[in-house]
Amino acid sequence: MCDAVLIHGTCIVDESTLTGESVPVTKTAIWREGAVVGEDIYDERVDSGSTLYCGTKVVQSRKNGREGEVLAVCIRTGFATTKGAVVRAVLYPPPLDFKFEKDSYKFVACLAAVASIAFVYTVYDKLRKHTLIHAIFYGLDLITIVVPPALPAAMTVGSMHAQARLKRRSAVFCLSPRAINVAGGIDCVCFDKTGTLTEDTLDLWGVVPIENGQICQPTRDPSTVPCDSHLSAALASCHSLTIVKGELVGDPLDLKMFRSNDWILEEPQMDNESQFDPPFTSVLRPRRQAELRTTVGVVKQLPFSSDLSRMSVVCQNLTDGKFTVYCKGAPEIIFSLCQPQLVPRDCEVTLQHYTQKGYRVIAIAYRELEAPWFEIKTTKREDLEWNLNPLGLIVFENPLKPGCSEVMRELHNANIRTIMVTGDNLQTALSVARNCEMIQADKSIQEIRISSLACAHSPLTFTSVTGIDINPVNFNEKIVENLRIEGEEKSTGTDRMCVALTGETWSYIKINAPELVSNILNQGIVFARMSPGQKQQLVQDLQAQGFCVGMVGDGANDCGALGAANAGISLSDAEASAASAFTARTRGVHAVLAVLKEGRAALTTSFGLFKYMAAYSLTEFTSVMLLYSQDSNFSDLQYLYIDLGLITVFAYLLSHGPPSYGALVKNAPETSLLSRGPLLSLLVQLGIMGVFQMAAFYAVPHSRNYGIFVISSVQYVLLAFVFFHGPPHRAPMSQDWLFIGTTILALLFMLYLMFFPADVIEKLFDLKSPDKVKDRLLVLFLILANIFSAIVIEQILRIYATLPRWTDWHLLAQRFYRICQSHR
Ligand SMILES: Nc1ncnc2c1ncn2[C@@H]1O[C@H](COP(=O)(O)OP(=O)(O)OP(=O)(O)O)[C@@H](O)[C@H]1O
Repeated sequence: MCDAVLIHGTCIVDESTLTGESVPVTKTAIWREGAVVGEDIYDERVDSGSTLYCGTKVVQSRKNGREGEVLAVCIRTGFATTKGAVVRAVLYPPPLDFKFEKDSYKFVACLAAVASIAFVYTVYDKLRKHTLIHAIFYGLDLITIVVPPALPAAMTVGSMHAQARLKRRSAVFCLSPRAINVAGGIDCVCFDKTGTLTEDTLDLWGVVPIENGQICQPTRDPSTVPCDSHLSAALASCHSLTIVKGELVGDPLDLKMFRSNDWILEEPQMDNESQFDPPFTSVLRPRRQAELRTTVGVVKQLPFSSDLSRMSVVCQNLTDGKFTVYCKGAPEIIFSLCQPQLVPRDCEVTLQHYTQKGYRVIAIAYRELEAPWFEIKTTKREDLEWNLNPLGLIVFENPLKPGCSEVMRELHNANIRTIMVTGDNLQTALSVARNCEMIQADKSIQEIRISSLACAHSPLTFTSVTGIDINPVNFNEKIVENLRIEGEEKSTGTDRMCVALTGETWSYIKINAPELVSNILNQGIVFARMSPGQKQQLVQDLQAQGFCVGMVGDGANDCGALGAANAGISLSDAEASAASAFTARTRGVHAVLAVLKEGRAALTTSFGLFKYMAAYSLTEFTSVMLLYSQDSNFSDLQYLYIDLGLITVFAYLLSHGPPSYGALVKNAPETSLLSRGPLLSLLVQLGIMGVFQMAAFYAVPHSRNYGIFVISSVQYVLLAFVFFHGPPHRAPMSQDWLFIGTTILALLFMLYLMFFPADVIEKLFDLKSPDKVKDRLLVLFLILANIFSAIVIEQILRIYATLPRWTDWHLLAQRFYRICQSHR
């Protein structure tokens, strides 16, 4: 069980369990002199194309010529491997910094404090009539009443129900039920682009050749490009495709590119590899026999890396023996590696022409190498991939997944921010963001650029992007001022101006203009050309800004971000997705809505449930203290009926309700237990229950146990009723027949116990009913008054909780003042 670096030979590895990529990848030898022996040889990020990861499957291995056996050196074992990190993430998930949980601990600590005081008081009080041991037992009884031991179990049941529903209804698997509650508080969702918002499959639209520094007319059919041209050879060879069981497999983008070109790929057989000298990993020739003289052999592969955004191959022309390096990748990167005088001046305009339409554009370039084979073999990557000649642009169509727009609309209507974090080009990302309605039609986009990245402290440029027209606005104080003003508060996503930038600009701003970081985090909508590490960092920055972040990705280059998010939703079922709390089998973006709805419902349930458990324990505490004051107590069966027959049943019923499956609403559920709404509701209900218990206690002085038992039994049902939260986040009570039926049954049973209990039942419960019917009617009147006041006051409190607080009024006034100022 280890990660290993390949030193000799080539391997074809199925990494789907780790990365989610269904196509096997080619791993090539690290190819450097002194590899693994010296320091500074192996770079984890750059050399992923030479690393064999633990848990992945080697489909095929091949030795290269006379190099010797295929050889790899172990670099990490056990938990230190990449798979080990995934297992660690599952076994020891990062602590969920969730307000609700923190508040619940504080609340339990308060209950424990109350229990300790009650314990001391009870022991002291009971010592007057009982032995020390008995007095301590009475005191311990109180502790178990005030700090409900079933609280953790009750809280877990709600999340378990939500977890089961997510799997059954939406095919979303959840590894950590606690994360469901956290998902209920999400106010910002980051989306990866390729494979998440857009389909995994691509279609080749065409090729735009570049010749002598000039952009030529696009060719829709690349097979018409002359076979003896570098462009044709590049399209045929610059990929990491391989043949597994007679089938060509590899990156879908590479497959489309290769197939469009009508060349044939051959790989050396184990028994004839001596023919391939220098050792070719594959040989490519045009399908048309007449063109056989253009056959090329691939001698070295520099695999694709997300961090570098490019890949290369070194080929040898079998006719003239010349070596050529072909390099393809993100256009900005490839053009930066080309000879500047050969890069067409209008290439940016052409690039924008395609990217603004949402096409995925890759640039391709070449350089003829003069060096002999043994030198090329040990040449470093950066010494091969420079001084290139641009060959052209390859344009791919990458359609949106169905349903993206509806998801975006629903998220915006619910005031949830949406952000795109992608490794792709900024213009393509902007176009996709517009097409899927992540950027609403009425929003203005400011693209932030740096005039010259080469010189530190060069000014930022803000470019207004309106529709498909680019209207450059030079460094503009007003826009910066705008950013500052808008960025003062946490953005709700409804602000009119948003910001788009690349990973490079983002890194620059973080170092050179940190005062803008918080504003950009609040206004940013598209973060393009982001490396996997930058994606993860962005999620963490947003969290530091106060957002509860959801991340939706397809696993491959999003693993870090998925793991860092408060709720990571992986649209791939690879093992790496174990780092994210949720995994959607269907691979559709709709999973995000399912998770949010279930999360909001689970959070509401947890609130109701927590309030219920806290309220029942304090209500029972009041009853027991009142009875203790008369040196009395509930009978064993009375305790059993209250604890098992009422509280356990109603706690379960409160936990099992499904979400309201309608559209997400604007107001997210409360995430703080100790905030005004929940705390007030709990305290007021406790007050009401206490007052009516005391009234019953004094109303029937000769049957106090009867009065307290009957009224408190109704109160446990009543508390479940008032703390049942239905719409907007959960299905209404009217749809929960089990809850309604059990409530009616419990109340009817209580009426029966009050008025017509059979002798045997009365004896079993040790119930001493008042002789006079008048007394029983008085208790019934108190019960009805209790029910009425509890329900009415709870409704009033719920309305009150939705009103703006004085601090909100203060913010509104501030905003009004600003508007007045700007109109002067
Ligand atoms: N097979 C490939 N060969 C060469 N370049 C590639 C290849 N695949 C992608 N690229 C380039 O590298 C860039 C970064 O790729 P990466 O996989 O990190 O992100 P992405 O797939 O574009 O977007 P997302 O982050 O939304 O999944 C791409 O935008 C593209 O320009």
